[in-house]
Amino acid sequence: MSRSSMVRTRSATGTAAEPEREDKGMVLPAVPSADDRSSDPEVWDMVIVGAGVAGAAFAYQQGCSGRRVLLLERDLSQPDRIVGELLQPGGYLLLKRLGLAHCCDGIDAQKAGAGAGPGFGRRGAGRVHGYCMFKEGREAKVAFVQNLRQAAASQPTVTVRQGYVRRLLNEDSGEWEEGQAVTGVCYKGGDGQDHDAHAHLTIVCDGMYSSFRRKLAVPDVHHPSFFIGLLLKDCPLPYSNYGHVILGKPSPVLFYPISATEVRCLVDYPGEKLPSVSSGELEWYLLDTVAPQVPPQLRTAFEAAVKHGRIRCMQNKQVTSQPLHPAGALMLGDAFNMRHPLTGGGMTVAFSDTNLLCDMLRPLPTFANKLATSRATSTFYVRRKPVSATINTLANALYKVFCASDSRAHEEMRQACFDYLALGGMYSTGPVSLLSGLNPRPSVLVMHFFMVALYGVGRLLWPRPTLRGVWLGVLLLYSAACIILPIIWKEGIRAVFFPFLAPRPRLAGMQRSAAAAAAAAKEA
Ligand SMILES: Cc1cc2nc3c(=O)[nH]c(=O)nc-3n(C[C@H](O)[C@H](O)[C@H](O)COP(=O)(O)OP(=O)(O)OC[C@H]3O[C@@H](n4cnc5c(N)ncnc54)[C@H](O)[C@@H]3O)c2cc1C
Repeated sequence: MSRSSMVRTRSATGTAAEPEREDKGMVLPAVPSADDRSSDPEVWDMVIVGAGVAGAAFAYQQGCSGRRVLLLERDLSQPDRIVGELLQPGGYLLLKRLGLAHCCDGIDAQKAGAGAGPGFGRRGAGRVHGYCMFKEGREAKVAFVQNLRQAAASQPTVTVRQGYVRRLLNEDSGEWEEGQAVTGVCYKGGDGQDHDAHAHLTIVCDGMYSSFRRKLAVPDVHHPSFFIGLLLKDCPLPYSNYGHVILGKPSPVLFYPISATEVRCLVDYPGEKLPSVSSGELEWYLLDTVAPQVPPQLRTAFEAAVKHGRIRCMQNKQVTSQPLHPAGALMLGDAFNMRHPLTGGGMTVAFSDTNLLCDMLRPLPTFANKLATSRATSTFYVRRKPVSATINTLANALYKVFCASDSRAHEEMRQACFDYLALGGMYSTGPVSLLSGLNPRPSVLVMHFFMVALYGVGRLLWPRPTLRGVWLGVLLLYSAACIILPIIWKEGIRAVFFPFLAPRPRLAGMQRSAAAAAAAAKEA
């Protein structure tokens, strides 16, 4: 673990209209938007919907392979968001494999050095020295996503264009419906007009609010909580350069440094309804319920951030989907799969999927034959499972364990998790290797999860087993099983543990497309 790294990837505001922008002394180039359609090919090799983390990285890789790519993004200005600020070491290695490691350059405050795991509070701070990697840098803010977009735009065969994709197209250039092949998209361009862009392959990666999720997949969407984002200024963390997780009540609070002088705080608020901001209910909740649980060193800065700073809220989603896999289209990123952001694993999954899909597409000289492309990618949604499901399950299960509960068995599990990580050695390096995305193996995850549960049971029976201890131990095991089994069930037991046994997805739209291809060949 000594060489692992957690890279902070900072977002900042900006506008697409500006060619370049000064931000605390650093020049931020805008992503060029090619609005001129005169040199567009009749049919692109690929149209990508959404130039976020997945879309931009994918476009870059396809550009490297010489494919003619149209990357459509509804808003090319720098995203101002609290998502994707930490890239796990595993994600960084995957980014490197995509040839995009340079996108982390110029991002403020990363430093190679001794650090800990994500800091499971003070007691279980992990002491996994060498896990975090931060780079002390200049006081400049360069968005990671914007860097990825720049990288994609730097490829001669990739066209990055501002455009809002409204619908998918079928073979007759009408609106795509289930059972048909996807042949491109219709988007609203910068001129306010609708334009069709035809492509052999359409990659949909329009993020967490995807408009195409329900069309291209059968999703199961769950809203466990909100993240309330605050920015703390000039307050050193109790353990500098460590991420801190406060196992608060009702749910966790995260602190992590995002520059030499700023600390990001994400307060989890469970449930589907956030207290009202306008009535002051949210501020009251933060000051009254959360602040007393914040470490004393951070409390003043926390209260100042609540009273005088900008409070930003985002709803967290957990999404598992059964993609329909129509001919001519694939989904990538949050559009079809999301996990609780507690562990910061989303970008690692996106880069893992991007690598896998690029590997699967590489042998194809062209995507013109939809049947061949669909066949080559037919196992994508299954082959991604072991990695994605491990990261998803860890995030969703850890979130459940870390939330407070009235149940004594659950509290025992929470405490056991805390103390297990504090044991150090393999008890912390194992979970941290999962969390960091360096060893995302389902078997390792399940092993550690139940070792935590058994550790909790052992503590209840130590030094002398009592009837109450045995009963609590049984309840603890039951509670652990109730947490992890439904999550794995949703991911798909066969796909997670035995991907080679999982059924291949149905290739929707193939019959019609094959028939159309045959008819076209006949006509020709
Ligand atoms: C609160 C929160 C915190 C998080 N923190 C982390 C973290 O620290 N580390 C981490 O690894 N992950 C984190 N994540 C998850 C991570 O942000 C996502 O997994 C990742 O951004 C997914 O990439 P994506 O490309 O699928 O989506 P996005 O990066 O969101 O990109 C989607 C893009 O599609 C564009 N778009 C949408 N609709 C259209 C349309 N119709 N036409 C054209 N363009 C469109 C959007 O403008 C956007 O640019 C966090 C998530 C949340 C909610």
